[in-house]
Amino acid sequence: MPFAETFATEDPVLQTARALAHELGLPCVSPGAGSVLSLLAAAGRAKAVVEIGTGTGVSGIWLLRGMRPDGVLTTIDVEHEHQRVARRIFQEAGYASSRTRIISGRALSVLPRLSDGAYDLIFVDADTTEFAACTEAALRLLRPGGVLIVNGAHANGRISDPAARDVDTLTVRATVKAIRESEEWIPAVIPSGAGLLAAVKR
Ligand SMILES: C[S@@+](CC[C@H](N)C(=O)[O-])C[C@H]1O[C@@H](n2cnc3c(N)ncnc32)[C@H](O)[C@@H]1O
Repeated sequence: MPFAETFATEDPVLQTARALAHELGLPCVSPGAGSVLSLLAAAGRAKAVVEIGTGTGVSGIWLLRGMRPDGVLTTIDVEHEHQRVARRIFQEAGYASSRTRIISGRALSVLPRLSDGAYDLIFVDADTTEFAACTEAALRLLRPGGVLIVNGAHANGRISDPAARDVDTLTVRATVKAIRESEEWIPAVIPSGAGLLAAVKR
């Protein structure tokens, strides 16, 4: 296992959230990727964060741990069952319910209801086919200097394989290309976990 993954350790609450994700057959961020989420939230003194794809709360806990103590995590998921588990995990981790805004629904239905320029960080970890629409929404929702992070930049190891032409890989490639070529972002790929495409809004 890469050192970046063993460097980041998880406490019992995160271990429980991870075990519950496995039980539900859900992927979740690796410890290394989680530690990057905390780092970026802390570096930007993030107070208002949007997460697309709550899952069982693994990435949410890592984000909350980097955010300001008065910060609010708005987290969106289409599955009530996942969010029921995540709500319990956030409580077990000691976060007051006022620190999380858990919204049920499809990302593309919920994002238009969120305010322009109001967010410090947006983490996208849901449906690959909606990456482009989510990154477009992120440009509207982030303040200048805010950070977008898209999980899965490695496309399960296929991103650099020219023979890989499946829909997911093509979609991730298109998202990476659009962000890299845009004047509106300062991008980097962070190779932790499934690969984090990170970009700061100019
Ligand atoms: C990979 S899991 C999220 C894992 C979580 N970020 C973590 O690391 O702990 C993806 C989640 O996205 C949700 N999801 C899938 N498509 C969605 C959509 N269109 N809108 C909102 N949530 C969606 C799934 O129900 C699932 O809980």
